[in-house]
Amino acid sequence: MTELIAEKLSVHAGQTALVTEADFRVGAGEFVALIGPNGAGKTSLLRASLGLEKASGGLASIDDENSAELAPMERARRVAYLPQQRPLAWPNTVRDVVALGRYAYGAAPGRLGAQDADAVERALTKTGLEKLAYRQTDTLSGGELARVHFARALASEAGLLVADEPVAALDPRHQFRIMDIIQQYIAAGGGALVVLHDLSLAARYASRMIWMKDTRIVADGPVEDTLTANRMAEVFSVRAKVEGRAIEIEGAI
Ligand SMILES: Nc1ncnc2c1ncn2[C@@H]1O[C@H](COP(=O)(O)OP(=O)(O)OP(=O)(O)O)[C@@H](O)[C@H]1O
Repeated sequence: MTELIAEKLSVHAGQTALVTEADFRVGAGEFVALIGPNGAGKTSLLRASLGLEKASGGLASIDDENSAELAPMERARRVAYLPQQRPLAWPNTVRDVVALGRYAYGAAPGRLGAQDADAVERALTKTGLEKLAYRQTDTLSGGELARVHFARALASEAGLLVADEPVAALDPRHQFRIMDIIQQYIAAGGGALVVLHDLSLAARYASRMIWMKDTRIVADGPVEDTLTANRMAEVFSVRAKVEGRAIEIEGAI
């Protein structure tokens, strides 16, 4: 069971605040959607909470250990992080890219132990990539490549998944598929913190929503409590009808 905690976490770039005194906690059994407009500070918050970006104040921890002090492999065993920018150093087969997810266990593509190979196969199957396993990644469509990156994160079989816009490039069917996989991952004992720009998808799947605006977390709670027309106006500056978990955006304010 992995728990990610941020306490009064702040991030600055020079004099500019990117995140201001953020508090949150995400653990097993939770599907937490991190939402907010472009530039609100979501990516900066994720990176600082994982110790990948320097905090200017506060504390971030993974299972009671300071995130910034965890060795990269140790961090990778606890948390699977799927960044928004996903550079590939060079084209490779789909299977070998997914196998990079086993880095946390010291495995390298072409040198996988039995457990590593099983985890890679499971990730390929769950994401429907079996038929593409031996394709070169530079021949894939944008959506296919996005699924490969997601499979790579899944292959690590870490306790917590932190994903920055994992469904952004995907068609509706694959968006639902990825969200279903995250849900299964949580049902199997994991936890997830996921940045989503599709608010309907977030409202439908998340157990909790963390709302961010202008560097700050302005609400954090169950979807039923935090998703309101007023909050949509306050955070996203849109007029919206909200009924339960259904959202209809009517226009910009
Ligand atoms: N090194 C930096 N120097 C100056 N400004 C930065 C730096 N890094 C990020 N920013 C700014 O900080 C703000 C927050 O960026 P961040 O990527 O965390 O936002 P976000 O909520 O993830 O946005 P998006 O939804 O567009 O991905 C943005 O306005 C961005 O331009």
